[in-house]
Amino acid sequence: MNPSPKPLLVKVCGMRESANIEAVADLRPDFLGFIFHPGSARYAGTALQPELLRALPESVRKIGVFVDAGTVPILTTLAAFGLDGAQLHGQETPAQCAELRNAGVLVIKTFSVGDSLDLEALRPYEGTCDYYLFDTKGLAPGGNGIAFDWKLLRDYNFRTPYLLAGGIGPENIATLTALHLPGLVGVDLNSRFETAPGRKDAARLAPALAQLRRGAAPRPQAV
Ligand SMILES: O=C(O)c1ccccc1NCC(=O)[C@H](O)[C@H](O)COP(=O)(O)O
Repeated sequence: MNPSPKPLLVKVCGMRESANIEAVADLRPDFLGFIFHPGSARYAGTALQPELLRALPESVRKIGVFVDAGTVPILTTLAAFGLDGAQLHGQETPAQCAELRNAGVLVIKTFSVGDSLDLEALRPYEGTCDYYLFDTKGLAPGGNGIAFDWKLLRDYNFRTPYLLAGGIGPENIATLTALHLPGLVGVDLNSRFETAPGRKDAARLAPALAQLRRGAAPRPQAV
């Protein structure tokens, strides 16, 4: 008998407007991401209302996205906005990931991928993060809207599960799930679902979430 399809976790990133946050939270993504990198067009630090975030369903884990920020400012921001986790989108070390995790923070460490991927560079991070996130290397630290060659993860064999990011949209989700990448547990959706930077189109997100929750069709069995 074929194994059942594997549902994927969904993170919707780059949220900042109250009504839009509520509309997207109603779709019950697994994670909502808020950018705390001042250089981003999706910077959320001045717009977010902590009381609104605290009222969101508990099943929607709220993640602050940081680029090379110190541990103390990260912890202060998470506490101020009632966030559950930190996505580290710069050159953060395994020691910093471990420090945050030991403080009870859900840690997602991003690795930017260009034309090649040195999987050995991940080894020092093993055991220090809840998830890795592989995103496309581009001009900006994130939100570039471009996909990398996901087949670079074909030989992934570390224990830490990972999310895929970078230019994922309605047109390439089926291709992604059909790859059956080892270690893949979720995807991160951002600019391909926007009507403006930081504003998501809930009507376009809804079918994508349903498709990702249905998961990859089982790999055909050899006969
Ligand atoms: O989205 C941003 O503006 C951003 C800026 C600085 C650091 C991280 C940023 N985004 C983090 C994400 O997790 C994005 O969802 C990820 O880069 C994929 O974005 P996209 O290629 O637009 O789908």
